[in-house]
Amino acid sequence: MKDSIYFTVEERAFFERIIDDGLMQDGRRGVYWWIVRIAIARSLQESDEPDERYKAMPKSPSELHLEQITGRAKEPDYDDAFALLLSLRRDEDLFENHDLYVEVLQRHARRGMELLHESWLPGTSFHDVLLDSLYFRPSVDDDHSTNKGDVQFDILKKGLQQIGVDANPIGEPISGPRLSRHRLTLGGVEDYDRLRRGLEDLAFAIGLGTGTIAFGREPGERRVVLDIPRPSGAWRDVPWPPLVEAFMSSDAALAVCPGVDVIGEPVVFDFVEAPHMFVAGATGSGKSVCMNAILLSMLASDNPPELLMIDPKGVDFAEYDGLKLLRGEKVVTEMGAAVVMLRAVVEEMDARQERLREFGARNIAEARAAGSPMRRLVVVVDELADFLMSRTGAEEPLVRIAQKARAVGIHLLLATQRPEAATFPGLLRANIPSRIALTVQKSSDSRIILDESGAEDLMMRGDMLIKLAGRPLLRAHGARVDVADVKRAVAAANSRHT
Ligand SMILES: Nc1ncnc2c1ncn2[C@@H]1O[C@H](COP(=O)(O)OP(=O)(O)OP(=O)(O)O)[C@@H](O)[C@H]1O
Repeated sequence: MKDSIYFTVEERAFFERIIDDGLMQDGRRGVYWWIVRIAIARSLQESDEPDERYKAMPKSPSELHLEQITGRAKEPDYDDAFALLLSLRRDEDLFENHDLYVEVLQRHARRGMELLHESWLPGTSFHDVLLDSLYFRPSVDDDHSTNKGDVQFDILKKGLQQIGVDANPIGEPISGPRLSRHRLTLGGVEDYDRLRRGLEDLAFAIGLGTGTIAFGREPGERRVVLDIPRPSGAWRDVPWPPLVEAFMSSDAALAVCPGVDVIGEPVVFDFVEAPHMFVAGATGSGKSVCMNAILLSMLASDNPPELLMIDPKGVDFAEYDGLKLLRGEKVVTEMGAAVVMLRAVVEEMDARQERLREFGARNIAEARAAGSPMRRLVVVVDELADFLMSRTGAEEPLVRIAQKARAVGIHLLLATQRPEAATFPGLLRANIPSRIALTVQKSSDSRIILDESGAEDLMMRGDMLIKLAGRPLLRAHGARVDVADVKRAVAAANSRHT
C-alpha cells in the first residue's frame, strides 16, 4: 500500500529556504510536514484539480510519509479528515482507493509548493504571503487604496534619482489588481527621455524581481504614469460575478468582458465589432479561463448567440455539454466531424444571406429589428494548431467564414497555445483583426499574435494584452472564472433560452 509522497530535489531545497528564511526556524529538522500541509492548503484554494504534471514521480525523489503529513496512525491522526476533505472535493470515495488518495495528496502538495514558490520572494515575509493567500482573497471590489505590495514613493524617488530623473508624485498610487499606478510630474522635459530609456535600470534600482515597468504619458504638463508590478503574493484576483453587472449595462450588440484594466476598471468591448477574435498564450497562461470569460459574457446577453464549439483536446469545455444554445448540445471533439460542421456553416452563410434578403435587411441586426428570429452564431475552436495540423481541410472553411460571415452574424473565436506562423496562417490572420495575447515564451510568439512584442513580459494567470481593430493595445487582467461560474451560467442560459 502506497504511503509516501515524493518531491524533487528542487522542491526539497525550497522547503529548506522556507524553514530557514521564511519561518525562521534555524533549519530545525522535523517541520517539513508543516510546509507540506501549508502547500496542500494553498493548492486547495484553487478551484480546479492539480493535473498530471504533479503526479509524475520525480527523477530524484525526496520522500515523506503519510505518518508525517497527515499523522496517519499517530496522535493526532488527521488522515481520515484529509481523505474526507479530498473525497468531498472530488465527489469520489477515496477511502475505497487508498493509492488514489495518496496520489491526489501528492498532486496537491506539489502544486501548492509551486504556487508558494511563485508568490514568495525570499527576503520578504513568508507569514504575510500565507496570510494573503490562505486567509484573505481580497477582490477587485476592495477600494483602490494603497496596498502593502505597493512601492512607496520614497523608494521610487531614490530609484528615479539613480537614473537621473527628477519627478514628483501626483496623489497616492492607485492599486490595481496586480500593478500599482504611480502618476508623476517630471521636473523637466529632458527627464522624459531619461525615464523612457532607464526603465530597466529603474526596475533594478527599486528591487523588482520579475515583471517590467510600463510607462506612458497622460494629459497635463510633463505628466507621466508608471505601472509597477507588485509581487504575486500581493495580487488581488478578479472574481467573475461582480463583473457581470458592469457589462450588462453596455449598449454593445454583444458585450464581452474578459477582465479589468490596470486600475481595476472592467474592460468591455463589442464582439460584433471585433468581429472575429484570436486568443493565444503558452500553456498555463490562463487561456481557457479567458475563453470562459468571453463565452460567459455572451451567454449573459439578453440576446445570446448560438455556439458551435470545437475542442480537439475535449477537456477544457466539458461543462458546456448540455447547453441548449450549443449546436448539437455537445462540444465537438472529433476533428473529422468538426470539419463537416464547419462546411455546413459555410453553406449556412448563403442561406442566411437569402433570409436577410427576405427581410429586406443588410445585416442581422436589421433583420432582427424587422422580426427575424435569426440568432448570431459564434464558432469557437480551441487548440487551433492541432486542428489545422490534423490535415482534415479545416483551414479552408475557417478562412471563408472569417472573410464573409460578418453581415450574416457568424463570428469566429479561435484559440491556441502554439502561436506559430503555420498555425495562424496568412489568410486567417488578415481576416481576424482582433487578438488577445496571454503570456508567451518569446517575443516572436507575441509578434505572431499581436504584430508586436510585449506578451513575453506578461505575468501569467490571465495577464493579457488586448488588440482591437483601430484601438491602442490594452493591458488587462483576466477575470477568474471558476468551474462553478460556468455551471451556473449554463444552467441560467438553459432556463432562459431554448
Ligand atoms: N484570471 C485569472 N485569475 C487568477 N488565476 C488565474 C486566472 N486565469 C488563470 N488562472 C490560473 O492559471 C491556471 C491555468 O489557467 P488555464 O487553465 O486557463 O490555462 P491555459 O492557458 O488554458 O492552460 P492549458 O493550455 O494548459 O489548458 C488556472 O488553474 C488558475 O489557477
